[in-house]
Amino acid sequence: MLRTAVRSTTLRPLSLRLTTSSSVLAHQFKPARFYSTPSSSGNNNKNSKTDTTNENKSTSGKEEGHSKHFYPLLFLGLAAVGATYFSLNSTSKPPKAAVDPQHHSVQKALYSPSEVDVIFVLGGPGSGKGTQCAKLVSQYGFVHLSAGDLLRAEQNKPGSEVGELIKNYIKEGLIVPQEITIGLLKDAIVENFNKGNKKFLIDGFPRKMDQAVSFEQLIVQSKSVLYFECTEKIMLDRLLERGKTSGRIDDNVESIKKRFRTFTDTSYPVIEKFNEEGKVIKVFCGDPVDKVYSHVVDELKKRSIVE
Ligand SMILES: Nc1ncnc2c1ncn2[C@@H]1O[C@H](COP(=O)(O)OP(=O)(O)O)[C@@H](O)[C@H]1O
Ligand SMILES: O=c1ccn([C@@H]2O[C@H](COP(=O)(O)OP(=O)(O)O)[C@@H](O)[C@H]2O)c(=O)[nH]1
Repeated sequence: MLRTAVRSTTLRPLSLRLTTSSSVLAHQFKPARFYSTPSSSGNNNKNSKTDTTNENKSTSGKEEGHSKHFYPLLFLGLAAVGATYFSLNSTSKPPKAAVDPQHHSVQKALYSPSEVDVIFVLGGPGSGKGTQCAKLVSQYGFVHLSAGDLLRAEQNKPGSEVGELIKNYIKEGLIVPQEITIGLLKDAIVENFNKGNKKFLIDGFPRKMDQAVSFEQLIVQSKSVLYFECTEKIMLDRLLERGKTSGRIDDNVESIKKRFRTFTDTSYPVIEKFNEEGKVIKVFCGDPVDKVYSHVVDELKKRSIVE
């Protein structure tokens, strides 16, 4: 049964797939946030302390200090030039901002909503997000980016430094740290945008408030949120059935229970936030696939998102 766009704050849960490689992992996120690398500032402070001492000792000490600094400074200079060159060549549309969720308050989004249409497709596990996205792609030419699919592709990439981490999060039904997922999404959006694609269905993301805030500040503001409202019973039955052939490590009762809990506790508040912004289009998931789809299309037409 179709529910119309929901503007009240009374949304209640009846009980949240990407396909490109992610160069961004290598140069933007990994070192700072996932691994505790020793802080370089600590070393710099140590060096400057030593140098101050030398400076106080004698002029020759000062000169010695300068020559000691020459090679490190030269190295840093070359590194900066190299990084700038790499960054300018990594996308054909120069990004307006780097993806750095830690500093997003001072950064501009990569795209404006007039350049790129993003519809988030949300709902509990097994609510039919992927199924409905596939239909919208074939009829309306959206690009479908499934955060879960992108994470699984990264997980299976030989030599991925975050593959094992992703696997553990997925098995436990937990939300993979946003830096990884947003990095994968950014790569996929930029790649598609550069091929002329401007309409995106982002499936299964954002599932946590930090992801929602970072994505909209750093990549682009979403246009709408398609939310598939579902009961846990319907979702459980579907996931167990899907689990017979999906090969997914999380389509089993134990992981499913954890995923339900994560949805209710962590992901649902994100849908409520978008609801308060008047962006949510709620569609009941429990009808047959084609009926659900016709409700989706009706609602998208009403909002002139499709024709
Ligand atoms: N409306 C529906 N009625 C019955 N089964 C469905 C319906 N929508 C999806 N399914 C099936 O339920 C399972 C979960 O759907 P899927 O689209 O993979 O969900 P999600 O992407 O939300 O996890 C799949 O096996 C799919 O074929
Ligand atoms: O933004 C995301 C999307 C997915 N996932 C992980 O990927 C799993 C599977 O998500 P997917 O959307 O593929 O499947 P669903 O649970 O909706 O069936 C989730 O349980 C999470 O562990 C995540 O961490 N962040």
